[in-house]
Parts: sequence; C-alpha cells; structure tokens
Amino acid sequence: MERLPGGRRPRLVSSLGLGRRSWEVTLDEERGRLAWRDPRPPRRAGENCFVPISEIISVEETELNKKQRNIGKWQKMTKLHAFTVYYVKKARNHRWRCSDVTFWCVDEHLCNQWIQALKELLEMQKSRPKQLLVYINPYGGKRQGKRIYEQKVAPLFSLASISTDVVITEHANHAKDNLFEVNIYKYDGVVCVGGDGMFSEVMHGLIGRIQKDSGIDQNNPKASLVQCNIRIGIIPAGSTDCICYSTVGISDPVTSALHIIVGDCQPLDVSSVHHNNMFLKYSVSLLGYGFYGDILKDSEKKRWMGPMRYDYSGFKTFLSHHYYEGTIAYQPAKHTLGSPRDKDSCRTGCYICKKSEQQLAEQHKDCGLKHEEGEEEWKVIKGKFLAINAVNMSCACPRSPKGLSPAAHLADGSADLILVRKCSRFDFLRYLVRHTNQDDQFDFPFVDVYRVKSFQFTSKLSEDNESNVMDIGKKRFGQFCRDHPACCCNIVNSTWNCDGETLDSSAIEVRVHCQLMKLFARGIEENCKDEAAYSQNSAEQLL
Ligand SMILES: Nc1ncnc2c1ncn2[C@@H]1O[C@H](COP(=O)(O)OP(=O)(O)OP(=O)(O)O)[C@@H](O)[C@H]1O
Ligand SMILES: CCCCCCCCCCCCC/C=C/[C@@H](O)[C@H](CO)NC(=O)CCCCC
Ligand SMILES: [Ca+2]
Repeated sequence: MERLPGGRRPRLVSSLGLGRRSWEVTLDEERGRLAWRDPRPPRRAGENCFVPISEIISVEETELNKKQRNIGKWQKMTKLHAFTVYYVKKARNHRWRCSDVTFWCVDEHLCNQWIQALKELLEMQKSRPKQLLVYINPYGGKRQGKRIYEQKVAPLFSLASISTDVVITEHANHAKDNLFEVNIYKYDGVVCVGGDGMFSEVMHGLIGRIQKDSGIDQNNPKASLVQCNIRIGIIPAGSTDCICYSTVGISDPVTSALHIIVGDCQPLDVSSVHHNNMFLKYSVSLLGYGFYGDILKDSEKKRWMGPMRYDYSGFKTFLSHHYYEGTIAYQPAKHTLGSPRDKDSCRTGCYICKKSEQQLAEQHKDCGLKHEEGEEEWKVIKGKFLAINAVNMSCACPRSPKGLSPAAHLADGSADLILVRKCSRFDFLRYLVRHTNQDDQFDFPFVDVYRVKSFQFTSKLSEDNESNVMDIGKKRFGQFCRDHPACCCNIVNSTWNCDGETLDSSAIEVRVHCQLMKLFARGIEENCKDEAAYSQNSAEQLL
C-alpha cells in the first residue's frame, strides 16, 4: 500500500466473503489493525471483530475445501479465491491461542491485493524473529520438553516462517557451553524449552558470552556489565516455570510461542552474585536462604519425583523449622518510584520500569557522572532468620499466583529483600499460606521487606569462622541439632537457592543490574480490557 498525501497511512476496504455472508473488511494501517464487520443494520448484524496487525501471525492463500465451499448456491458455480489470516486470539488468564479467519472473493486480483498488503505489513514488523536457536532439555519437569516443542511450538514457528536450529541437550551445561562456541550474532534470539534451570543456563551462556566478547571480567563485582540484546524466549516445560509465569502471566507453551512469534520484548533485571571477588551466578527470580535453600537442597536428591519433589521437601523443611543467624547489609534502591508494599503490580508498559529505562539510558550517555555505588549508604541488620528471600521479580508461579513479592518489578533495577525472622511454626505457616492467597504477605511483625539495589549476607558461622572462634565441637553440635526437629537452633549454614540451583557459598555479595537482558515477552497484560476489545458488538468501536 502506498502512502497517502500528508504521510497518512492508507486503508484497504473491501467487501469480502466470510462463511456464507459478505463482510466489510478493512485493513487500517493508521490504526494498525485488520477489522471485519457485518454491514447489515445493527440489530441483524453478527459480531464485529478486529485484530492488531502486530498480532497477525501469517497470511496464506487458501484453497477452499468442500466444507468451506458450502457458502451459498451461486458461489458454487464460480471460481473463488481465498486467503486465511492466522492471528493471536486472547483467552482467559493471559492464555493466547492461534486462531484463523478465511476471507473469499471472486476477483483473483482483489484477493492477491489483500494477500500482498498483509504480507507487506507483516514484513514491516521488524522486531519479529526470523532465525532462532532452540535448546530443549528433554529431562526438565515431567520430561515432556521434546514433545511439547515438536507438537505445540514447531508448527507455529513454521507457520510464522521462523527458521530454527534445534539442539536437544545431552547433559547439564550443554546449552551454556554451546553458547560460547556458536555464532550467536546470526540469531535473532535464543529459545529454551525447559524450566527455570534451563533458562538460567541459557542466560548464563548469553550474558557470559557477551561479557567475554566485550572484554568484561565477570569476577569483578563492580564491573559495568554489557547489556545483552539477543532476546531469550522461554517455552515452559519445567517444574516451577516461575520466570515464564511472572513475565507472561501463565505457564503455557502455546502462549509463550506466540509471544516469541510477535516479537515482544520485555527487559529484565539480573542480579550478579559474588563471593570474595569471585563470580558465582546470575539470578533473575529468587535468591533464597533458609527455607527455600533447604527445600532445594533436599529436593535435589529427589529429582526422580519430578515436580512433586518440591511438595515433599517443602513439607519436610516446614516441619524442621530451622532458623539461621547472620548479618545482612543492603543499599536501598532510591532511584525507583515504587515500593514493595504498593497495591499495583508490574504490568505491560509499566511506567516504573520505563522510568528506570530512561535513567539507565541517561547513565549510559554520561557514564562519567554515574553514581558510585560504594558512596551510597549501607544499612545493616543482624538477626535469626527462617528465610531470606531476594526477588528480582514477583516470582509468581502456579503454586503462588501472586508470587513472593507481588509488587516487585521486572525491570526497575531493584530487588525486594524479604526477611522472615524467627517465629513460631504456626506463624510461619500463616506467612506461607499468604504466598497462595490475596492477603498481604508483609503484614506480619516478623516479616520485613526492603527494595534494594545491592546487598551482602554473612552467616554467623562464617563470621565466627573468619575470626577463628569456631571449634569442631560446635560444628558437631550444629549437626546434632539439625537431626532433632524439636530443637530449631542452627549452627550449620543453610544453602542459597539461586533460581533453583544451589550456591556453594553462604557469604555472598549481590548487585542488581537494571535491564541487563531481554525476553521475548510482553509482560503481564491487564486482563479485562483486552478480553473486551477483541469481539465488540458495537459498530462505533470500529469506526
Ligand atoms: N540433557 C540433560 N540432562 C541432564 N540435565 C540437564 C540436561 N539438559 C539440561 N539439564 C539441566 O537440568 C536442570 C533442570 O532443568 P529444568 O530447569 O529444565 O527443569 P526443572 O528443574 O524440572 O524445572 P524448574 O527449574 O522450573 O524447577 C537445569 O539446571 C539444566 O542445567
Ligand atoms: C500450606 C501452604 C504452603 C504453600 C506454600 C507454597 C509456596 C510456593 C512458593 C513458590 C515460590 C517459588 C519461587 C521460585 C523459585 C524458582 O526460582 C525456583 C526455580 O524454579 N524454584 C524453586 O526453588 C522451587 C521452590 C518450590 C517451593 C515449594
Ligand atoms: Ca526488579
């Protein structure tokens, strides 16, 4: 379609057949949508529909089959020309599906004009991926990764003309190591089929590779890391799928495949974790010490149980009721507008994350004037904790639909540090139950939450170790107490759970890197508006 005078974008309006009737079909470039409406008077008219061009998956010339040709007597005598538009249809609970609509006409030229106009518009969607590198973990979650990809995802990628190189992993770290070897720059993105652990592997491979290629030393905890612009897509096939759920709103392979196809982009904060100037890991979801660290450690021995292992170990860990002594020092995140106690959650187009993006761009412009983190104040808290959870995002997942910190932001450059102090089993249970319902998780005297940009943790044990006051008898006593659930004192350390993997060190230094990477995702959309918009009975909505 050519531009109209004054730079206005054109409209293509035709009367096309849809089913047995003739519909007025409009391709409105100005509004960026394809709309079809029943031209009969409002009382007799059927539904009016539209789909944003950005959510059209593909368009194909179509041979009308016998069933489809049951469209009226006279048309049976004439040769009909048809095309099918495949598009994203939004269902409840953030679920996306691929739907299609077939239009027909007798004029071959008109049909081709429509196909060409739609294809041209799709070509103009520059953020869509054309070539993807796909890693499948065949052993994640319920071991369905390969089947999910082949049956649900690959057909959609092929419909959208996306070409793929697929690697089925053969061992842990296969994907990560591979990303240091392949020419990643020829791909528009990397897709991981698996759970949070598989995502973590791919993220470590990509971020690590970019830092290596840019000459950045990951072991330096103060290094300004280079942003990774190669997007990652997650096809959920794991046990928790928290990163997928928290960034899309549902853990559903078809929905995620469609987010990838339409080329959405969701920046993501990443925390770096160091110990004594040595890089340990990156984290995007949960860094948990105490309760979530102990669950993970126990559950690793029960991998054969699949996703059920977390229920088993969760119950066991709850009964053990261990608390841990240590010191936390943190730097509050003063740059961000929000607070962990906000009622609003991070949603598509979140203005708090946008503000952080602007600040980041300004920082990049005049990096000389950048704040030195070392200069900003540190706050120190000592205590006995049942759980220390630092989350970069809400950590919503099917087990906890609002997550551990419902108001945490995906891309604001901060993490929410949640400290659950020693309390009774009953109180801790009340706290855990609030992970699963609408009640305020932070409204307990034994729970504190801070929005931070960095923090450090040292366990009492490591402090004692450092000052050489540790003796073997004390170590043994620690072991002894762990074996007696009634005695909850703990002289041994817990383990850090870093996005579902254990860390070897209990003393860690954590720094949030604002929007270090990007996902193929749109963020979580506000529900009601979207559902209403796609099928309107009011013609005014379309005009
Ligand atoms: N072929 C493989 N064999 C064994 N382990 C693998 C293989 N491919 C990947 N892995 C490892 O398996 C671990 C877990 O995988 P994944 O995250 O996909 O599933 P999960 O642990 O069930 O899900 P979640 O992380 O959501 O709890 C990852 O850390 C990854 O390194
Ligand atoms: C009596 C009711 C009590 C119910 C309590 C339910 C609480 C569920 C909270 C779930 C929080 C998940 C946080 C996400 C962590 C992921 O980075 C990580 C990797 O996948 N998963 C786990 O560590 C797995 C952690 C699984 C914990 C169960
Ligand atoms: Ca964040």
